[in-house]
Amino acid sequence: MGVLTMTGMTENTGAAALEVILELQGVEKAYGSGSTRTQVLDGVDFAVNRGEFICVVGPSGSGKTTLLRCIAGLMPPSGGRTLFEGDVVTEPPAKLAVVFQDYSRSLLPWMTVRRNIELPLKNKFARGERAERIEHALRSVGLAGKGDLYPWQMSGGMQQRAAIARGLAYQPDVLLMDEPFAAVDAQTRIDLEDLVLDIQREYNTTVLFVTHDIDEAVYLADRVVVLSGAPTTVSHEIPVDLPRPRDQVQTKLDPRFAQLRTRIFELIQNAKSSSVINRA
Ligand SMILES: Nc1ncnc2c1ncn2[C@@H]1O[C@H](COP(=O)(O)OP(=O)(O)OP(=O)(O)O)[C@@H](O)[C@H]1O
Repeated sequence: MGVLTMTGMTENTGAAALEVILELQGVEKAYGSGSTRTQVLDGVDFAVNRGEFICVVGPSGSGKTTLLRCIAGLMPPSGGRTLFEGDVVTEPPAKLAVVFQDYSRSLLPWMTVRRNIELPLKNKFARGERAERIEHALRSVGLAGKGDLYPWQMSGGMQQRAAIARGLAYQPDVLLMDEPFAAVDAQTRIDLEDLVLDIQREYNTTVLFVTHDIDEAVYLADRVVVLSGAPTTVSHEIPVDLPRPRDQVQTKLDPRFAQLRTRIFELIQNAKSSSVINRA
């Protein structure tokens, strides 16, 4: 059943996770119609194995958020399909959670953090199980004892932790994250990156993480999916063969880290220059 009972990997190398959990088959998305029609996604194909950490990067406007919304079932693709655990996604799958960039809008300010986390669990779990899941999620993100605070009583980093806890309390098989750390300061960002790695290990969650930040992508991922410029396809998939557990200092000093980062940087620069939308 849930993420906690799967392969039991303690170090996620990606190699042990051979079961495909998410598959994108020719996903297309166009906005507008007639002369205003813009083809953003033009047949995006890739697969994600259970327990993998995938980062998606691409030029600004290449459709990363659009892609994530299609995967999450928040928006229908214009063509192609996404399979989640073998089923075609037509609505938000129950075992998938999304964490957005804008934590200030994703938490309800009139509810305590505990109530915010509880909201998606209501009508799904009995009160006792809800309470257990909430406390476990709060502990996992370092907010034990903070459940009675309101979002506006917390720093930006704490609010984003709370938003992550809300996703985790659901114990999703897949966690989609759309530039979740773009709005926090650099030090908090580093802490949250390591938090997400710890959580992924603890829950063995599959993570699909959209980011603008190439260093962040290389630091976190088992594999980086590089998108082309719009109309967008997958330009390259780059396996990240850096050892785990990752370390903010040692990993980034590894010459392989610099090689991977340079390679991805060049790919994105090439994609930018070939983007029809960005040139328009
Ligand atoms: N609801 C919408 N209606 C019309 N066009 C849209 C809509 N949402 C996004 N677009 C357009 O689709 C393209 C891709 O947008 P999207 O936000 O998915 O890209 P992105 O790669 O996430 O961008 P960024 O890197 O800047 O966050 C952009 O040209 C954008 O203007």
